[in-house]
Amino acid sequence: MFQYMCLNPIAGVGLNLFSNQYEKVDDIKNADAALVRSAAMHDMELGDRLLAVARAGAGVNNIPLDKCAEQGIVVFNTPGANANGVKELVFAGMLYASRDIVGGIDWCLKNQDDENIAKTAEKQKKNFAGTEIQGKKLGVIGLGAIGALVANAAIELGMEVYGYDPYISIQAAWSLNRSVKHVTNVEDIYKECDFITIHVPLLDSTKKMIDAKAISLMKPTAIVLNFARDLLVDEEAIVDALSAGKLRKYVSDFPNPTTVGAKGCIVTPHLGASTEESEDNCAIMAVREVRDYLENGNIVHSVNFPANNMGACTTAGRIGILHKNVAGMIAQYTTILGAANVNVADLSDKGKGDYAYALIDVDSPVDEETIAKLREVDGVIRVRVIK
Ligand SMILES: NC(=O)c1ccc[n+]([C@@H]2O[C@H](COP(=O)([O-])OP(=O)(O)OC[C@H]3O[C@@H](n4cnc5c(N)ncnc54)[C@H](O)[C@@H]3O)[C@@H](O)[C@H]2O)c1
Ligand SMILES: O=C(O)CC[C@@H](O)C(=O)O
Repeated sequence: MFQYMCLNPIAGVGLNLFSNQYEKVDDIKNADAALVRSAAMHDMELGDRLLAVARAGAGVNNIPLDKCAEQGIVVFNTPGANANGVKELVFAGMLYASRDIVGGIDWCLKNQDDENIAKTAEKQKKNFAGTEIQGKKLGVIGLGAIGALVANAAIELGMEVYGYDPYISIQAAWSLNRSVKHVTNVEDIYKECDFITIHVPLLDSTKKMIDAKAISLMKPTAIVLNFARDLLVDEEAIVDALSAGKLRKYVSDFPNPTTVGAKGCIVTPHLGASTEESEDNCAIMAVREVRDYLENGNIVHSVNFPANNMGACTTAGRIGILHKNVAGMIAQYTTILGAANVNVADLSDKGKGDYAYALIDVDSPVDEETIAKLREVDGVIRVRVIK
């Protein structure tokens, strides 16, 4: 029997995929797996039982990845599962910033008792007029799941699209419309573009990536869109530029005291992934990842351990070993198993950064004493007997 808990509401269509071998619990200390959306986990005590955290979404800045890795907790996310939801809201943001749609709607509401509203509106509408997005230059910073969808859809809408991503995946590169112009110096986007949208993860290296200098390079008519994370942008500098007339609009999906109500800021309450479809997609993917890891030991879409997938075990047993990515580990495991007269039927060991994961299928059951010896190997983080 496995136990899981949800740190945020997770769509039922995903949770229904847990079989009757799973029970929902309320305390993370009793859980084998935790499902999370945006809950802050950095200061949470995770407990010894926890084996997996699945982020039903893309960004994992709310999860202590290294601390989890050191405790042998595999963190998963659901790449691409909410990308279309975010893409659609980015275009809503572009349109909201291009004309004063919010101001226009407010005006109508304020004048709802005016019997001549239709006539008055014709006089007032110039106050809410703006520009079109067709023919404008859009700079996309980060061409992953969301950025690539935004870039391609913008081409379809007749925009001239510039894309910047020094680490682009092969899959994303293949998916990009050939009309997207490849930019190698992000400053070209700041200088040239009418709309600038950022879709990178929040990391130490990307924090305040759009800083005061970047903002100073932008056209005074530029519109900046941030549906990734607020800390990616120096928002104090944005607000200063907006009030000085050096920038046209800032659209953000992350409300905070700096931007909400500030001149030129259009802020939504972290709505990017809040669609039925995105929530369902994320929940389904997260539950599948958790089940595959708990039941088969397979890792797919982890952000702190490498992928390692041997399918379902067809031999007498399977052991999973999370370990440091250092030399000589496999030789020690096979020596210990050999000394216990256990034949290794199949073995796969993968490394990523500081951490590695070995899956070992064996032809006979492994006794507790042998498992204890594997646990004692220097560099081993966690040993699981999966079957
Ligand atoms: N508003 C929302 O509700 C919402 C929903 C989903 C994702 N997000 C945010 O959007 C981010 C992107 O999501 P995604 O699904 O596209 O992720 P992704 O991992 O598919 O894409 C991120 C891309 O950023 C690129 N990148 C990394 N560092 C870069 C840098 N310094 N310069 C340029 N490119 C860089 C990567 O190479 C990758 O292609 C997430 O990390 C999350 O923070 C927000
Ligand atoms: O869960 C959400 O609603 C937000 C998700 C989003 O920020 C993400 O990074 O995937």
